[in-house]
Amino acid sequence: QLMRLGLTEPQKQRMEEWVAVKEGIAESDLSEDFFETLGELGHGNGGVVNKVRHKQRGIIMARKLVHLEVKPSVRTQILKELAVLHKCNSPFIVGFYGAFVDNNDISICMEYMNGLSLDIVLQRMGRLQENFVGRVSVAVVRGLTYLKDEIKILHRDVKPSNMLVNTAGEIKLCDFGVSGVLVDSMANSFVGTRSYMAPERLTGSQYSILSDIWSFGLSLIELLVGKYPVPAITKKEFANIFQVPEGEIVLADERSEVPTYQSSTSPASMAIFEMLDYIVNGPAPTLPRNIFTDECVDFVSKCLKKVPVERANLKTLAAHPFFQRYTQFDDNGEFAAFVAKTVQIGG
Ligand SMILES: O=c1[nH]ccc2cc(OC[C@@H]3CCNC3)c(Cl)cc12
Repeated sequence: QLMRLGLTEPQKQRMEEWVAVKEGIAESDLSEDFFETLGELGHGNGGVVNKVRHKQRGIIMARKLVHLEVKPSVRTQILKELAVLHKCNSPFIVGFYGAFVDNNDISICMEYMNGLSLDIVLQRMGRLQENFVGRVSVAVVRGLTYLKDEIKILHRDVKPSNMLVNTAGEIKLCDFGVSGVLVDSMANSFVGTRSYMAPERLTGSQYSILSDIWSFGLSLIELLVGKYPVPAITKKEFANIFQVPEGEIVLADERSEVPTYQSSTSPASMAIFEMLDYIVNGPAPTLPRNIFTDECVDFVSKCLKKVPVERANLKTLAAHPFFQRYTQFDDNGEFAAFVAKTVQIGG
């Protein structure tokens, strides 16, 4: 069933094209020796993602390989839960061809997005201008809304590397926690020195859509500034990044002090502990008022309220002036051209 509500003509067109391609691929088409690996797209989130070509069909796909040492019964359960992805038909969710197990590897075959993920775009471009982040915001809020209302799941891992783009100007979410068993069996595979987890999630209390909204807010600052915003980005850093005099930087909340730590632990683990402690006990990250529009600063600050109930939800974000500004026109030609430039730079 294709949700035709609220889709533009181009989006309907793309959806029909996708369904036609997908109908050409049976589960039996998906197995190890049907693929030719063309290269690595990225790794992280517990697996490597390769660009592959389906030999018979000639279709280019992104294939995520997750290595899992689990009992066969657990693997079967994971495949059963991943089958829910066949129901995900949204312009804001990356397409899914199917999944299969090969020895101790689970393969998740997805739509190839030739602009790759936004963490890679940031590596290439430094940061994104506000109007492009506005378009990303519309896609992410609509993608999260689709997952919550149609698939009844939370994303659980919103961050720039799980936001994919292509030269058609599309922006889609990937790597959401569709399989509870897969999420649990990868639970201790957290690798990395930065967290997009909300304070309430770090302190082990109730996880909700509001936790995804926090991760979304943190991602927006990172996309706009080009820097992970924990610990707080200082006036001096903002002045340097945006090439304006320090005196011109007005932080939304003139924070009195930035906590310093006297700790004997090694720099690496101190960095991780300090970061998590800062998210839970430090001030919420904010944008400087005069570098970005007031609506943008306000939109982000509503996503980053430390107390979940004070945080915006999907409905209030979709009604916000910043969001509304980017739903007026649907011409994503400008964003498509931007993505094409990043692909050219990336080589
Ligand atoms: O084209 C893609 N389709 C589906 C998933 C996907 C995932 C990707 O990368 C994910 C990793 C995770 C951490 N950074 C990049 C890329 Cl770079 C392309 C695709």
